Amino acid sequence: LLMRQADEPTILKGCLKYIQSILQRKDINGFFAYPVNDVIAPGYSSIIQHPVDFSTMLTKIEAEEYHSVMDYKKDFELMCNNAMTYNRPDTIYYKEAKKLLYIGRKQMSKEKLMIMKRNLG
Ligand SMILES: CC(=O)c1cc(-c2ccccc2)c2ncccn12
Repeated sequence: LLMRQADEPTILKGCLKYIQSILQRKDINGFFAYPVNDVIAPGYSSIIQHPVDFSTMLTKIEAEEYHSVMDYKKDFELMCNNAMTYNRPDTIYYKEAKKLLYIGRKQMSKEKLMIMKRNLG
């Protein structure tokens, strides 16, 4: 029985789920776990044109809508920037978004992606 080599989409899916599991563990309050609604955040849907959250990103990972880590990173940065647009700098949401953005940029740095590629290679 020939060992079935995982194909590209499966490998990328594995990488993105691994990256998201690390980033989501940093969101200890779960502020980024689900879509922000207008009840908890008045006027959110009219201020933020392209809302995104971890649950939406996981759905897109499973549906193979991301074709690279950079694709995924764009949604991750959008999620953090949305929070830094809607919330004032003195709020916990703004501060958590800033911290998460920094962690994500390190996690998806060129170096880290090289190491991940090498370990998969
Ligand atoms: C991410 C974000 O902007 C956010 C998450 C939340 C949030 C709060 C509690 C539980 C889950 C998400 C929130 N509440 C008010 C204003 C903004 N937010």
